[in-house]
Amino acid sequence: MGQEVRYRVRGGHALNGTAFIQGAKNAVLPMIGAALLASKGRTVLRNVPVIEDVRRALELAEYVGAKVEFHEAERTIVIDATQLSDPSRAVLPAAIASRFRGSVLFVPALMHRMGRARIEGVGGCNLGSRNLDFHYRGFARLGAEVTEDPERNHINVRAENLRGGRLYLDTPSHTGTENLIMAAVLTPGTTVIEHAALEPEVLDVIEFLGSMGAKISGGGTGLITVEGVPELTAVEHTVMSDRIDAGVFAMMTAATGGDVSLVGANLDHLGVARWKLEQMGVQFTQHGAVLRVRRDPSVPLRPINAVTSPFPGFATDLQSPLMALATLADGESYIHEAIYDGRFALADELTKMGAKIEVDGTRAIVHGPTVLRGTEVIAHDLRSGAAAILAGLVAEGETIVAPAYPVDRGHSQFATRLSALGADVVREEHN
Ligand SMILES: CC(=O)N[C@H]1[C@@H](OP(=O)(O)OP(=O)(O)OC[C@H]2O[C@@H](n3ccc(=O)[nH]c3=O)[C@H](O)[C@@H]2O)O[C@H](CO)[C@@H](O)[C@@H]1O
Ligand SMILES: C=C(OP(=O)(O)O)C(=O)O
Repeated sequence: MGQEVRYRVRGGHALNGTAFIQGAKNAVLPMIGAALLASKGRTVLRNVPVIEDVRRALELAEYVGAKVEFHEAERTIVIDATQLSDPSRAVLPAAIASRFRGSVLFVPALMHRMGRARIEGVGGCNLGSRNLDFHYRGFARLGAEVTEDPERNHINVRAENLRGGRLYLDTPSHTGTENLIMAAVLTPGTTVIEHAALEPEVLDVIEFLGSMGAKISGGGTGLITVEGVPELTAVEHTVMSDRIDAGVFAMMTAATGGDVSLVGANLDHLGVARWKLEQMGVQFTQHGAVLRVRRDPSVPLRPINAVTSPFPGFATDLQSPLMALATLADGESYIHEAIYDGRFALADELTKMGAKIEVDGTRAIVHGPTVLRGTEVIAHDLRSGAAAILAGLVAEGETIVAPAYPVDRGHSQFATRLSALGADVVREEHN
């Protein structure tokens, strides 16, 4: 048996103090893909989260021919994509690409810089069906030839005579919007994208591409227009802060009845999650770029109803932590997961800890309040792992959350940041 890396949590400590919110995973990944579009200069990205998905993205960037440096202490990436022209490297190999969802965001750069892309696998959290048809259909409407190799389970994209076109998304896919924008920025002519995503990360990516020389208008309206330009130049950009990391820390603070200042967090980026947490009894005060989160431990948390939906709706990536928090609330909470058809794996893990949760398809009823008991639980995906750690913070005794990798994909130095707030959390190797 090899060694397993896991999180060990001893409950019973309220979180107090200052937490530094990391740069946004879901903004930096498309930006690494976008940096590969630049045929001149070196890109500098600052406020980069030190997470496994970023390491995988940089491995992939190197694989396709870019030179990359990750200065982790400085949270800065430098990317030189000037030499990206060898079509034999226009591949997203399964060994790297199937370890993170953001790998799909490399396709536009391979299309434009090498004229083709072979997708051998795309990963990400296992949350039920996660299709990519909007991406492929959009590339095809721009003139790319998209074919499937069913034997090997590969997708091949040939992009020789691209031209602007009218594109749409059936639902406002986050990476789908980013991918269609990135495909359009170097495509001659005008491209219009209807039903585009409104997530703050998408707007940050648009700002980044705009500073590289792309011509994009309508970000944040749902109707995006892109005028193709012949080339893009590398620039320096500071990645926005991670609203999901902020939401997780806010819910952990709420669970423990603490008082934490989240440096860099923006209340507006929480969307509906802000109002739901306030209804549960969480207090927020925005002081410039610092968000203070408090919950009076003498007042029980109130139960809540929440339906996940694209921004500014309740973020699906905060649904698992909400479920964990709802186990502590005084009454029945109702959660409808409307984005993914398989994002309730946490319910079984919380049940092991003593929670009472009824799951019916994509709907769950959480019967609170429960006194959670520490035990060994599985991190099925990134946010269910984070949510299990949240449960461990208030559980009696010790909670083991394993494996650590899904959590490490998206939360930087989690144990260190939680320990600085008074929690007893360690990330450890175990035989
Ligand atoms: C790297 C990244 O940014 N990941 C985020 C991104 O994932 P991602 O961009 O993959 O999520 P999407 O918004 O695309 O997916 C939402 C839903 O649309 C469906 N769909 C999507 C594309 C498509 O071509 N066809 C299709 O049917 C998916 O199966 C899913 O049910 O947004 C999600 C929803 O906010 C978040 O949970 C992820 O953290
Ligand atoms: C689902 C998530 O990520 P990904 O799309 O990268 O799997 C997430 O961040 O919770």
